[in-house]
Amino acid sequence: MFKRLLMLSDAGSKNLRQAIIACTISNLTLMLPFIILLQVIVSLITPLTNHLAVNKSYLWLMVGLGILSSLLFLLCYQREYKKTYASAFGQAANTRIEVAEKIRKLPLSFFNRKDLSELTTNIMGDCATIENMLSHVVPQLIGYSCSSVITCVLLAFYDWRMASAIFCTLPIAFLIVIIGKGFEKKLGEKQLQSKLAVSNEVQEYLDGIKIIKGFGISGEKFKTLDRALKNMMWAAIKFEGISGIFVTLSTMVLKVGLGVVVLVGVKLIVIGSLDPITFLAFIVIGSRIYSPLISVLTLLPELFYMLTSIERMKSLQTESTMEGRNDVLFKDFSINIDHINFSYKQKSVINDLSCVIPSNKMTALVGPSGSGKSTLLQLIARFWDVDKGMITIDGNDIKTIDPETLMLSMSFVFQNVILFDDTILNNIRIGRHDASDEEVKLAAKKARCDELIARLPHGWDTLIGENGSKLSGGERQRISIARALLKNAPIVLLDEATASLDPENEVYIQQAISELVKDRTVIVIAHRLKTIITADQIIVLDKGSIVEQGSYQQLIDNNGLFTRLYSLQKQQFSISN
Ligand SMILES: Nc1ncnc2c1ncn2[C@@H]1O[C@H](COP(=O)(O)OP(=O)(O)OP(=O)(O)O)[C@@H](O)[C@H]1O
Repeated sequence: MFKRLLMLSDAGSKNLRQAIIACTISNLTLMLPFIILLQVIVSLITPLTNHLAVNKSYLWLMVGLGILSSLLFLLCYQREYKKTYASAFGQAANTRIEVAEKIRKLPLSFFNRKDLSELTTNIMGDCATIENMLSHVVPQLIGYSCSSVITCVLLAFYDWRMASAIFCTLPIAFLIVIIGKGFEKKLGEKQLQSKLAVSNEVQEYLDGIKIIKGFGISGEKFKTLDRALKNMMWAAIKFEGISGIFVTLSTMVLKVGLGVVVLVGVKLIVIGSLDPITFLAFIVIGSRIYSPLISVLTLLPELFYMLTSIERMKSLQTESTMEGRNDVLFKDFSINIDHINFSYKQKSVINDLSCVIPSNKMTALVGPSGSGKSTLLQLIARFWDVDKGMITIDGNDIKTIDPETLMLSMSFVFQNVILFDDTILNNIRIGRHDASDEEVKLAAKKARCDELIARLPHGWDTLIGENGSKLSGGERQRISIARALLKNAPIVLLDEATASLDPENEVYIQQAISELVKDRTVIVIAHRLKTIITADQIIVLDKGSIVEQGSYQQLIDNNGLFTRLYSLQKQQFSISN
């Protein structure tokens, strides 16, 4: 049951079971000193009433048993501690790895549906919650409940009337906790939303700090952040405050049981149905037995709150992933796009599009902004799956190929280059992890990065800052091309970014691209139309459909959309030059 409910692995559920048993035993051993104390009191009081001498050897035996019981408790507690934390941290590590694996296989449509900061906050928060739940809540909760039930049964054998008195308030205390559950769920959800709002605001504030400063709106933006932080504070106060009321109320009700024990005990003594020693025993054990029960009442609301994290994790686990064969070997890299349709949520972006991208040739995608060029490139790379139709490479439907296997045959050069805060050498090595330093340097040279490296203070070993903040746009592009050259994949998908570059960088990048596209199947999104004059085929897109297709000369002769776009660009550049 635990395994399914808490999403545990085999080892995790075994460890948890052992932790619960250890916790129950260590809790029961905590009762032993009280039982021994009771025996000591009995052995001291009985001689007084019977006018006999105190049995000293019996007293020493009790002292010895007292020490033994403390040692037994230490031993059990140490085992409980070991098993509890082994189960919690081991399982939490597994959960994190499973989540990372799952995220790796999720399609982009999943990330499009979810807010990224919600995703990171939830995932990181949920993993930490599950860790906390397995280390500080579940074993204790179940262990305390089991030991309380065992003690209750033992006490009932001893005297069922007094045992009933001890536990008579327990159902009401539980009822209060259950009533509180509904409030806590609502307030917990609000608290989570306020946390997400803060993380969104902080991220937006930091990401947009240049714009915020540039337009002098830091005061205004800070007010929004301040408001979100205050909301989060109030949500936390409300949540803790209301939960506290229910927990305190249920604890108070439970403790009323001790008063009931006294009342019932006195009544039974008066009618001669109970001896004072048993009465004393119930008072001593009664005061002890409430502490694990109070822990159960305090931990239950925490468990209810934490189960929502498990629910979220479960829904992440049930998201469908992109799977496929990983034994495909392409002999030919021609790409056939056959009547495909694609939409983001409800927005249709590609409509009944068909074309053939020949192997070892350059195909350029051209079209107005928003016509679907980037989307088409991403569909070919299986970042998304088409809604209708089929894309095949060498006759294999890419929907049946594992995305990571497919990526082995493709290099992708994005406009928006992602770099890591590492050395230049390691940033280029991302193209192929097992590449030697010489291979990385050769790729960098072909991508015209050598001039850039010569200028850097520590050459290849220069750290380039977070997301390459110490490099210019053109330099980042060249590093990205070097990665693709190092990967040496037969298909190159290129989102050209020369539009915003200075002439010097543009020349370097054009040289780097010429190296990259040699003898490969290339699909390039061209923003500067003059760079694709030599392309083998130009596909002109408009509103997600092909409106023209052919060589540069054929399209110019056609005098259609391409010619219009080309003359517009010519005018623009003659004005800006
Ligand atoms: N992740 C997304 N979620 C929802 N809609 C999107 C997403 N990406 C793109 N779109 C929409 O799909 C349409 C096509 O976008 P796409 O980026 O493919 O066009 P494009 O031709 O590459 O444009 P540009 O030349 O400006 O880069 C646009 O209307 C865009 O708003």
